[in-house]
Amino acid sequence: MALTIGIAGLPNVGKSTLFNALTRATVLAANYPFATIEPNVGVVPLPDERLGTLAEIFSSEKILPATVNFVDIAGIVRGASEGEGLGNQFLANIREADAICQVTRAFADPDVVHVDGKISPKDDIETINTELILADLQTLEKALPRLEKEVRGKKTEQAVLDTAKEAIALLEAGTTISAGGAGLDASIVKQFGLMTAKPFIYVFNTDDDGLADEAMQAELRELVAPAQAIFLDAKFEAELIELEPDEAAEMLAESGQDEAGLDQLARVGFDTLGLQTYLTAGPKESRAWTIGKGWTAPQAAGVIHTDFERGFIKAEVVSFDDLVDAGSMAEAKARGRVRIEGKDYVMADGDVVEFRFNV
Ligand SMILES: Nc1ncnc2c1ncn2[C@@H]1O[C@H](COP(=O)(O)OP(=O)(O)OP(=O)(O)O)[C@@H](O)[C@H]1O
Ligand SMILES: [Mg+2]
Repeated sequence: MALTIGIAGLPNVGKSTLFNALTRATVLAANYPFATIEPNVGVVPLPDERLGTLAEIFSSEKILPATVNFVDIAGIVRGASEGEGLGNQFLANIREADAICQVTRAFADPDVVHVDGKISPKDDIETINTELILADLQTLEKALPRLEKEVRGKKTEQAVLDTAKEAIALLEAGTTISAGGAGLDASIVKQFGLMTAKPFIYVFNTDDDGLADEAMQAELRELVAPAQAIFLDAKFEAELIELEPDEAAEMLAESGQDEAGLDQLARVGFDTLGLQTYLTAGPKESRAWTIGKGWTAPQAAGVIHTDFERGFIKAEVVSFDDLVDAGSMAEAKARGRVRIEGKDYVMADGDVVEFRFNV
């Protein structure tokens, strides 16, 4: 499961700075395949302290974290949906993303040009969301005549057409589908490939003053809720990743933050998309695997290999905490903490698993 987050926003707001910080962090931790897929796609490890603990218990040679792909998307300007700036080029990139990380400028530096000449996160979000909404409206309006014809010919259900019309009404009222479309049938909406139907994460790229300004943060959080908001200084994050881990932790603490913005972003991205991880461990590697919340053991096994899902027999499962308490797999077994689970078992975050299967 490759989770892809598209980084979108106005030009010159710090998208590439954030992306570079994200990807260079990758290169430093480049012990997994295909670290760079394309120049503008970066694979970023999801920080997970549990893996280090597992690697100690199992004397693993390698640690393989779960990953998130980030795509740096060209800046979007007002009128983009009508061809301004780089026009609709951004659409193709955003369509492929599972979630949109909207980077908004909240830093003051007068030496950095703002395309609209003033710093106003609220206006910028409105500009970007308006362009995404207009692009979605174009998509739906283009599809409408075809849908109407298909419904007449009984090739498509009436509900699909109705949902398209309801989505158009929402968008025309200036609402994104992810913010206002809870009443729509998600499985139908999915077929339309709408950008505003994707989950949004808002990153406010700010400076020291902004990081300390709780009132401003509260206001912006409220503005984008229920979407999540992250406040970070992309320039500072880019500097942090140049440092040794302990130096970086010290710098971070000095700046009054308890988690690097990049780590927050990977974590919130996972959460927003309803994902979780389970763990496998042995002398070769300790590894985290990405699955959806509510997935069953065979589905989870399928992430390692499709044969594991088809030939699934059972799973030996111990929770990470029980394993750490016991100190070893043998002791966890002796204490009866290692469970044998069947096909219907629903995975929990942090399960340490060994699958038994037929091939
Ligand atoms: N938090 C920050 N504080 C001050 N300056 C910043 C901050 N973040 C980024 N910058 C500066 O803003 C400028 C624009 O950054 P960047 O190139 O990352 O923007 P971008 O959004 O990728 O732009 P484009 O859409 O044109 O590609 C750079 O000079 C960068 O150093
Ligand atoms: Mg850029």
